[in-house]
Amino acid sequence: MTTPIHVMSEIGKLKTVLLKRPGKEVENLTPEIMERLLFDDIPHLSVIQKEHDAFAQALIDRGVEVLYLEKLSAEAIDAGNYKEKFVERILDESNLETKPVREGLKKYLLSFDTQEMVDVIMAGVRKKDVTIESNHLSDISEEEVYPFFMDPMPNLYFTRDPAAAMGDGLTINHMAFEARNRESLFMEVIMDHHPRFAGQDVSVWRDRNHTSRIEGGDELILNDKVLAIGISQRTSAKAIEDLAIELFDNNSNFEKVLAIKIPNVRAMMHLDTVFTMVDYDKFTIHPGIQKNNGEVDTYILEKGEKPGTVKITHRSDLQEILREALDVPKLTLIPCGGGDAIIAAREQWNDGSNTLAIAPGVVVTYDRNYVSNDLLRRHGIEVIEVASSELSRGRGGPRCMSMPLVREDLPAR
Ligand SMILES: NC(=O)NCCC[C@H](N)C(=O)O
Repeated sequence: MTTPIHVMSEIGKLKTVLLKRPGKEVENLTPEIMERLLFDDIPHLSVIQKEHDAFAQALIDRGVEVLYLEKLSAEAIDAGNYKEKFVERILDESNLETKPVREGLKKYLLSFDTQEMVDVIMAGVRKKDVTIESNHLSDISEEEVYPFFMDPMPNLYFTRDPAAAMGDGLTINHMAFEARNRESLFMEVIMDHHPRFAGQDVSVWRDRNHTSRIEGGDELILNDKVLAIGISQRTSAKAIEDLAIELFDNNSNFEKVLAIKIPNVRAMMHLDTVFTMVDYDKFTIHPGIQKNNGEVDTYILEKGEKPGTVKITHRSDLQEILREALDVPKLTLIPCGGGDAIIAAREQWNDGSNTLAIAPGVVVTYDRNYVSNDLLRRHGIEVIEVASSELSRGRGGPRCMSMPLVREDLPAR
C-alpha cells in the first residue's frame, strides 16, 4: 500500500485528488460581502455544480480517484468522536461576540447529523436560523445589520490552498485572509482523525498554528528535490523560510526551495495563477510577472551550515534556474494568451495559466481560455477542457480546485 499522501512532482500521473463540490456557501454570497469573501460575482449554484461534476468526471475518466473534502471531514469527525470538540474549535475562530450567541450556535450545530453539520458550517449560519436565549438587545437585534453569525466559506472548492501535499506529507496552512482561515481546520481534522490518514506517518511539515501566511496555490513541487514557492499576496517570505528550514532539518527529500517573487495583486494572488508546470520541461507563464528581459526575482534557499538556517542566493534568470533545477537540456515557458497584451490579461484573469497536470504533458484547463489552450496544444500538450462559466467566477482554475494526494513517481529519465 502506498502512503496516503505521496506527491513528488507537479506532473506525475495523478492517482488520488481531493475536491470540494460547491454548495450552498456560494449562494450565501451577496454584493455587500462578496469582495471581503474574495469573490467577484455570485455563481449560479446549479450550473457551478454541474460544471464541477463534469470536472470531477473528467478526472475519473482518466483513472483518478476523487475524494471530497466535505465527506472526509464528516467521516473524520465521527471516527475521532470529535463532533463537539470540532464545533468548539470552529466557534473559537468565528468571531462570536457573546456567550449566549455561542451557546445558541453550539446547540444549533449539534442538532444536525455530522454530514449535515459540516455542510451547514461550510454554507454559513444565518442569524434567523438560530435561537439565542438572551435578554441583551445586541444579541437579538443584529439581524438587520448583518445576516450571518458564521460567514459562508465560498472558497472551499479551491481545495488547493488550505493545505498542500509535499512528498509524503503536507503543509496545513495559516491563510492570508480571515475569509479563508477556518478552511484549513477541515484538513487538520482529516489528518488527525480520518482512518485513511491518521497514524499513517503523514508528516505535517508546517501546521496552521503560525502567524505568517502561506497558501497551497503558491506551493509547487517541481521534483522530488526542488520546490517553487511564490512570495505573493498570500504567502510571505517568512513563511517560506520557516518551511524550508523545517524541510531541510527534518530529513524530507527536498533540498532546494525557489522562492519566486510575483506582484502583490489580486489578479495574481498565488504563483499558480501565473505559472504552472505542464510537462518535464514546459511551464505556462503569465508574461505579467516577467520584467522586460523575461527576468523574475528568485531566491534560491538551500540548507544552511547550522541547523535552523538557510543559505540564500538571489538570481533572476528564471528560465535557466528552472532548466538547471529540472536538469533538462531546454526549458520552454509558454506565455498565457500567446503574450498578446489583451488576450493574456483576459485569459490570465480567467485562470488561463492555471492548469492541472494529470500526467506529464496532459493537463485539464478551462474551455474559455481558447488562445492559451491552442498554444499548449501547439507545444505538444494534451489539453482536456472543462466548462467554466461559473467555476471561474471564484478566480481560480483547475489547479486551484484540486489538491493532489497521490501522484505516481516520475520514471527515471
Ligand atoms: N490557487 C489559487 O489561485 N486559488 C484560487 C483562490 C481564489 C479565491 N477566491 C481566493 O481569493 O482565495
